[in-house]
Amino acid sequence: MARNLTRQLALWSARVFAAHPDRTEPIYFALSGEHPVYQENAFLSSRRIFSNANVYSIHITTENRFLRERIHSMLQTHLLSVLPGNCALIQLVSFLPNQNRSVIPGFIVQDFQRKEETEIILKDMAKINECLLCSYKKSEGADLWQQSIWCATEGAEVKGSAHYIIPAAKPAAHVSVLNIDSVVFHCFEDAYAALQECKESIPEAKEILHLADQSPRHMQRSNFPVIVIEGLDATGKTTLTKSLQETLKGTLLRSPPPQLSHWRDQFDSQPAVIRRAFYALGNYITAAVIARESEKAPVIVDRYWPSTTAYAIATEVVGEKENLPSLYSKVYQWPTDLLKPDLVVVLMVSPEERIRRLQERGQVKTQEEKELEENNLFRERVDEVYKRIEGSICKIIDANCPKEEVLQQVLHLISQYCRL
Ligand SMILES: Nc1ncnc2c1ncn2[C@@H]1O[C@H](COP(=O)(O)OP(=O)(O)OP(=O)(O)O)[C@@H](O)[C@H]1O
Ligand SMILES: Nc1ccn([C@H]2C[C@H](O)[C@@H](COP(=O)(O)O)O2)c(=O)n1
Repeated sequence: MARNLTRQLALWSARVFAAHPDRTEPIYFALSGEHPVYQENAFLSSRRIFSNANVYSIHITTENRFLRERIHSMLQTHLLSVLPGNCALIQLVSFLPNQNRSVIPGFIVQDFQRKEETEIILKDMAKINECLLCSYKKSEGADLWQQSIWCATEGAEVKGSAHYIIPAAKPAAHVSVLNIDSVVFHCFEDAYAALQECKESIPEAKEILHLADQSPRHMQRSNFPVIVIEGLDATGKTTLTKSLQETLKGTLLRSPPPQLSHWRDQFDSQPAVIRRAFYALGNYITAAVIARESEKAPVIVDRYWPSTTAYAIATEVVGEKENLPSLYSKVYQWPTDLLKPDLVVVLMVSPEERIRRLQERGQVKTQEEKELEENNLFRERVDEVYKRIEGSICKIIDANCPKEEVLQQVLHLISQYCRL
């Protein structure tokens, strides 16, 4: 086990850490075995984190993605309620630069009163939640170094090797991108496996897995075209899909499908990996119905895989749309095992028009709509992901015009790309 611990801590020292002191640009630092030589001013902001307090970091190292997110959100609320007064919590992630799925979430804990009980509390939390606990000290030369004081895999207090802390460069790929393939699923099996990880904690997951098991797989569309309508809330999808259904005498479907709709609120409140797996399996179940219905008439679908991908990526990635995975990243590629439509129409309207329509509709804003309204950056990321979805299958429509004009634009696209 000691060898395993050595390997683990060696891997640990290869990581870069990103501390988000106040949700602004993260401060990046790394570990070094050698005596660091760096310019004082290059590291001033990080020293702000590590000075005038006893500083710890707690890292959630459990492999189970569902548990990891649950522990993270539990620690977020619990630590501040149990830690002695005058402690601060800073979001912290450690990762191997540009390596997918290497992100380990955690926190920096600053104890400005330097209470002994803080370390006791943190060790208890680390024991219960499979965490790695580290402390930070200054050496005589005022250098900073990290010491691991509790290691989950050992289940004991360990004095792992100490590492100096040195400034680290901002990584090429934004750290929030490294987790993307745990929230965007490119095959049925991955989405299915994600829900299996939580079925003991969320009984409804078993019912969804059962429905997915019953649903025929690898279906292709049949005699009639399949048109998917996409876009942010209040861009006019419902209005357009109903008009298309009448005009084309088609079948109107929605994803997630009716048999999953009553579980949406519950899964919308779950950690990202579970929430997105729910919608991903909904797309696979819908695909079987699309294939069957396309034997008889044109099929119009209100939201499908593009929604699941756009909202998952836009939620996972923070900041400017420049932080999104690069233009030709595989994350934008259509899953090879999911029925592909003939055409995806993405409705885009100006922020002002969207809010006007939301207010006109007088509908209670969902949490995400509130976020969209407050967070232009989030909305811009959703729209940008729609534009990056692989190949020419997605067509962007300026939907700021009246309903009838939008309908005519889309009918023209259908005449170009679909054989009716
Ligand atoms: N082209 C348009 N011009 C003006 N108003 C429109 C247009 N299309 C839809 N609307 C109005 O905007 C509001 C939102 O339309 P709709 O419900 O079709 O959007 P949506 O994209 O389906 O929204 P959500 O995804 O939230 O269900 C409705 O009040 C609708 O009447
Ligand atoms: N196939 C789908 C359909 C919907 N979603 C998610 C994306 C948003 O979080 C939300 C919006 O849906 P609406 O309430 O407008 O029907 O649902 C998804 O991820 N995949």
